[in-house]
Amino acid sequence: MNAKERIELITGGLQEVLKGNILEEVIEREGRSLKIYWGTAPTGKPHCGYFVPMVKIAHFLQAGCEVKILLADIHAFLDNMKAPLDLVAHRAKYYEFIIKALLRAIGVPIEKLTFVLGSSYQLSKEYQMDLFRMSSIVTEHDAKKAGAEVVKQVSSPLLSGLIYPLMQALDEEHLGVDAQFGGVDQRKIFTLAAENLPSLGYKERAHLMNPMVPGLAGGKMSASDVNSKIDLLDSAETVKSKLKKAICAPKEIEGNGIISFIEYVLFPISELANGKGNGRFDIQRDVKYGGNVTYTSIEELKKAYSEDLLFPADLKKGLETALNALLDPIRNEFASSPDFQAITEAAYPSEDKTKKKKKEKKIGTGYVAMKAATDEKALAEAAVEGRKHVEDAISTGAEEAIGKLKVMDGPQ
Ligand SMILES: N[C@@H](Cc1ccc(O)cc1)C(=O)O
Repeated sequence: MNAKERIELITGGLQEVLKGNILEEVIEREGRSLKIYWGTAPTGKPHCGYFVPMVKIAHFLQAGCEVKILLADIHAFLDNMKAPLDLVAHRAKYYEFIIKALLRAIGVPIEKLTFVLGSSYQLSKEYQMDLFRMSSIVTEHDAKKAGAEVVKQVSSPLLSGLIYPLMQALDEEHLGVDAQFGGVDQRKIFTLAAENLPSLGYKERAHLMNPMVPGLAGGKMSASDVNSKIDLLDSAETVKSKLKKAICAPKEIEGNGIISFIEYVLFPISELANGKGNGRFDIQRDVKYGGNVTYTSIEELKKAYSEDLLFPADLKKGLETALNALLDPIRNEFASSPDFQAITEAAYPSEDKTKKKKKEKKIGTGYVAMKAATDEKALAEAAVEGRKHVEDAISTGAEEAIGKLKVMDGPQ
């Protein structure tokens, strides 16, 4: 691969690149490998949306970059304590396990990749002094603005949310990289870094931004909306039921999470395996709907979909098969590794228990409302409400709730 091809591979499919000349400087003129990092704050469990940055990381490695993945444990805490301090070390370990499994699942050699734990260098005297220096040149207003799309916005914002973007900016210097990679939601933090590192006597870095890929419900993938994301360890049955609920309007391409997932995850992964331009996506289909079909480009698939030659149900079925094939090796790694299982329990203890309790409480409320209903209409409304919770509960495996299903169904 010559320098031009390397740069093309590194920047392919990105939404935006700032200071792209740094790539040329390093790869063409200096003739060394580009050092780049991607940071992730170990909060909730990573979902299928994580395949999106992984595909780019695969490209960076193919292009000969030195890639670091920052497990930003302190950031996970600073962002409204999404990860409590006593759990954050376990969560960082869990992220390392699952990210490695994910990369193996898409056939990326992970030997050339380094994982760095944020707290392993961010507590040093030098880093802390830099943080104080930075806090004396960035205004409160600018720090707040920088974090607006990344740090959770709450009614009484904590000071920690202002420290977060400053530290992300400093990470570029302290990780010794040429570039930072992230979603375009990181843009304001990236520009804060670009504007302020030079004032501290440090180099401005290049910034590489991936587009935001809509979740399966059409919106931004969010850890809080169960149906907008599929967990990397979800069973085949859960995948099926989540896909069933995903919005997929016939003929509509714009904001269609199913098509985006195929575009940004499945085609690129298929290309990783078969070579650029050789991606493919198979759909098994009843003969009466046209029989099995293979698309060799996303444009071809989109065209068929918009012309109603490919129906939502068949598209979903194709995604289900492809996704399960992708998740199978991750599920197998989990099933065969006691260490992986132990770290999951340590990182997310009793998560299921708390969830179950909440669901059961909601069902209880629905049931009480039904009993209290005095007319037909109120009864019907309460039943619908209660039933929704039961459905939710079944998908999360709340045993007791399932037992109550009969009670809920009774009065209807
Ligand atoms: N801001 C990133 C996490 C991150 C933290 C620190 C960094 O240096 C880089 C990235 C996110 O939204 O997940």
